[in-house]
Amino acid sequence: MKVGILDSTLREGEQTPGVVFTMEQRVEIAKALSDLGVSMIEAGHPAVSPDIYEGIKRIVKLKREGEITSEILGHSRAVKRDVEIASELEVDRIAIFYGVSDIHLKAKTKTTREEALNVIADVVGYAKAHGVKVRFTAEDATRTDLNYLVRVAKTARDAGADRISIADTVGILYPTKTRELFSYLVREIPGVEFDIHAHNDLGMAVANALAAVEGGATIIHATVNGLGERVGIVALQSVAAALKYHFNVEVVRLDKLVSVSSLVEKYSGIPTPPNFPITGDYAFVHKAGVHVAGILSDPRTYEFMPPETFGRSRDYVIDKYTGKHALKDRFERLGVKLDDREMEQVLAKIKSSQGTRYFRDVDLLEIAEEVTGKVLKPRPPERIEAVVSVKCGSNVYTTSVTRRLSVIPGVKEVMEISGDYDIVVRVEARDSTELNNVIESIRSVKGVESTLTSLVLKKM
Ligand SMILES: CC(=O)SCCNC(=O)CCNC(=O)[C@H](O)C(C)(C)COP(=O)(O)OP(=O)(O)OC[C@H]1O[C@@H](n2cnc3c(N)ncnc32)[C@H](O)[C@@H]1OP(=O)(O)O
Ligand SMILES: O=C(O)CCC(=O)C(=O)O
Ligand SMILES: [Mg+2]
Repeated sequence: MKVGILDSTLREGEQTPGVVFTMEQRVEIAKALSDLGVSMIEAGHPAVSPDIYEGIKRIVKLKREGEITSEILGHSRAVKRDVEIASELEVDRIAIFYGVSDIHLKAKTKTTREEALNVIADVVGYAKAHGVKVRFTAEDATRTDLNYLVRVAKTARDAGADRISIADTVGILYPTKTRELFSYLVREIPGVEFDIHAHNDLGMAVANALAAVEGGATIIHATVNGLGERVGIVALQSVAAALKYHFNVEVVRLDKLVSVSSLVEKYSGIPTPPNFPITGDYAFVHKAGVHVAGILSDPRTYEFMPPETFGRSRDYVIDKYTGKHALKDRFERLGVKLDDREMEQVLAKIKSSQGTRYFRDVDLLEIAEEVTGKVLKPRPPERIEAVVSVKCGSNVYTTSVTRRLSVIPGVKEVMEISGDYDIVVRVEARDSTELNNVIESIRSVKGVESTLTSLVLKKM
């Protein structure tokens, strides 16, 4: 199957309300995307502002120097001045868009269908004459009369475009229709390849992208974390995982998705929810007793792919949904032996506690002490204890970071504080390797900017 990713985080992604990348951030994101292995980077619309222009210039320079390998695109209206600005930058390809539905023709460009065909032919031909590859985007293609859409695409092709982007600009497609549409266009319009640009207004962008590929599209537009106008477009991490699962195609380095997602979360200031596919904190964290019992026996019971594929690891939380298998496993990991009756009593206490979101290890040990009457604390003397001060990035909701930190195995207490740091975390580990792992987990939590770790030497 021939399919690649065009990442539009720097163009569509920056159209998310509140998102503005600095020039340095643009370049860093572009490098990260290239390292990830995306085929194309839509680096921005250079006519929009001087900093976008400058950012693209730097990205093109890195491409020339071999530091970036993806094809670099500049976005452009079907306006000759926009094309000139993009071609000055010597991008690999100019992506020229024009709204072709009757709604767009009437309300925006105030052109008839025939006039629009002339504009498209003229501007695509103009760009081509600058010696650059051209993609034409039929904006609002999915609300465009199909016969007219075919004429539009043929016009762009005949004027020199070798790719046509079919934009579901308001996100109204569904998979069956998408597959049919692409199959039809591929059949009717030889000599070009097709992109799918799917918005997520109905939550079907990823499904539509896959259906488009089945219909013959060869490039999927995506953004990291699904950023974009309104509710955004195809999320890169979701579509990459779906392509791997369904078609066994690796369009990007799956093990690098988490770091790219964190980078874009940091620079965009848009927090990714913990239940986001693949890169969200909870993507591989289980809860219900039946599920945890299942994964302890065979992780495939509740995981579509192993978390290690994405450089992640599995975990589970303990609360009133917990069953005996999970609890037994957790106490075993804590090095505490309880008989069946004690385990049942601990479980009963967990079940009857109201409103407790998570039972941390320290809470479980306390309950076990109550039940057994034995002193289970302090933990084995060789344990290392440390205090990690955490600074959050600007635009980050501290409590969301606190919540994420509190479920990391090894984290015993989390406190929000005032002063130079935002959060203090008390950590316990068996040895320095485990401590290092816990600190790494803390540092990789989205929103954490820096940490300062102090080892506890003595406690009174
Ligand atoms: C669906 C998508 O996301 S497509 C990508 C959209 N991208 C952007 O809008 C990039 C950010 N935009 C901007 O910075 C500005 O809108 C600019 C620089 C592009 C244009 O700014 P302005 O000239 O001030 O115009 P404004 O944005 O108010 O209106 C858009 C103008 O572009 C025209 N236009 C809109 N789309 C197109 C197009 N694809 N091709 C040609 N002209 C177009 C409109 O008809 C309108 O023209 P008018 O000035 O003659 O009325
Ligand atoms: O240029 C494209 O492919 C898509 C333009 C766009 O963002 C849209 O129509 O939603
Ligand atoms: Mg769009």
